[in-house]
Amino acid sequence: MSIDGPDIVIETTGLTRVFTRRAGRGLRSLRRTALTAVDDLTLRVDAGEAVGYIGANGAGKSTTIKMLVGILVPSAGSVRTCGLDPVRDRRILARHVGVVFGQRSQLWWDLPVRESFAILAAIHRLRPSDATAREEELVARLEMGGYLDTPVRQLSLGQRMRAEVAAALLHRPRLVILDEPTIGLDVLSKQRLRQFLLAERAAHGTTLLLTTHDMGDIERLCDRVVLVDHGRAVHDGDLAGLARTVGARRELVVDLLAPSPDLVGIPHTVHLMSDGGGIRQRLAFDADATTAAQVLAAVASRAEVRDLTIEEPDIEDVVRRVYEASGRDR
Ligand SMILES: Nc1ncnc2c1ncn2[C@@H]1O[C@H](COP(=O)(O)OP(=O)(O)OP(=O)(O)O)[C@@H](O)[C@H]1O
Repeated sequence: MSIDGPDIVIETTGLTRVFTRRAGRGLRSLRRTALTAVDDLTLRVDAGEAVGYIGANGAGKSTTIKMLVGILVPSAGSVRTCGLDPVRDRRILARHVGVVFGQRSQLWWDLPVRESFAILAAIHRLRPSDATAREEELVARLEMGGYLDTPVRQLSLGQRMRAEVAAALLHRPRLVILDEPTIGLDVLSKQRLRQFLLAERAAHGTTLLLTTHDMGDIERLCDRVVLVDHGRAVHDGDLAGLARTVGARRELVVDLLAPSPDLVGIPHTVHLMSDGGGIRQRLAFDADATTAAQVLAAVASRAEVRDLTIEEPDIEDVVRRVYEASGRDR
């Protein structure tokens, strides 16, 4: 916060991007159709915020991110990132922003991790002493010491993702944009990455913008969620508010000691499936109306429970319910 008020890291007004595509088949077709991937988006993110930017596939998330960092030119509206015009000032902006695209690497595949870091430090023109100190900090916090000399192509997905995040953060950007950072990671790697991002935010006040399909990422990392649908922001607030809009639904999976009849009729639950003659059963419950403990007590009164897991609402499910609630199901 400055004396002029909060420091604004992202500010878009009426941001719009239209793609035109050849409509007919064949090279000589001149007919074109327009698709509005981002539609009149007005968004403001202040320094230090952590925002989940979510939506179904094709909702316009990547297109927004590309406009925020200057890879794509808006069709209409305005965008400023870290106070800069991303297209005009793209090179200066690169000093302030770190981007991780889960599916695309910014590391050199055949080089050891350490050398990729050295190249990036040179690209960002970091002072050698700064670069070394920062690299050491990141290597320690992300526990990468064991594979710094390994070529990137030999890393496991979890190791590579940590290296990607370190590469994006080497120059201490004010804004970090993460596109599906935990996709495909095992539980432990996800946990590590989330802990690191939390610590980084606490230590440096870094602003985070995160797209993810993983509700756990949002719950643990973000204090605000923006949901986009057909390029428009349809929810901007906290996760609890989003879940309330659609009715939070959690799932309880129980493994029973013996095959049992379907666990139907438990208040505020819906029986979803039974496996192995009823050994494993899945129930959805309305988290606003009951608790996992109450559901479990009702289950335990009918059958002996050997093991259980509680699954958080899947983001796709929440997103789908928002569309249904607003009558705009695709
Ligand atoms: N270069 C392009 N040319 C034409 N259409 C495009 C282009 N890039 C994206 N689109 C279209 O714009 C819409 C939004 O795409 P975008 O990639 O931004 O969505 P997304 O929310 O990031 O989806 P996902 O989660 O699948 O990555 C989609 O219908 C997509 O097909």
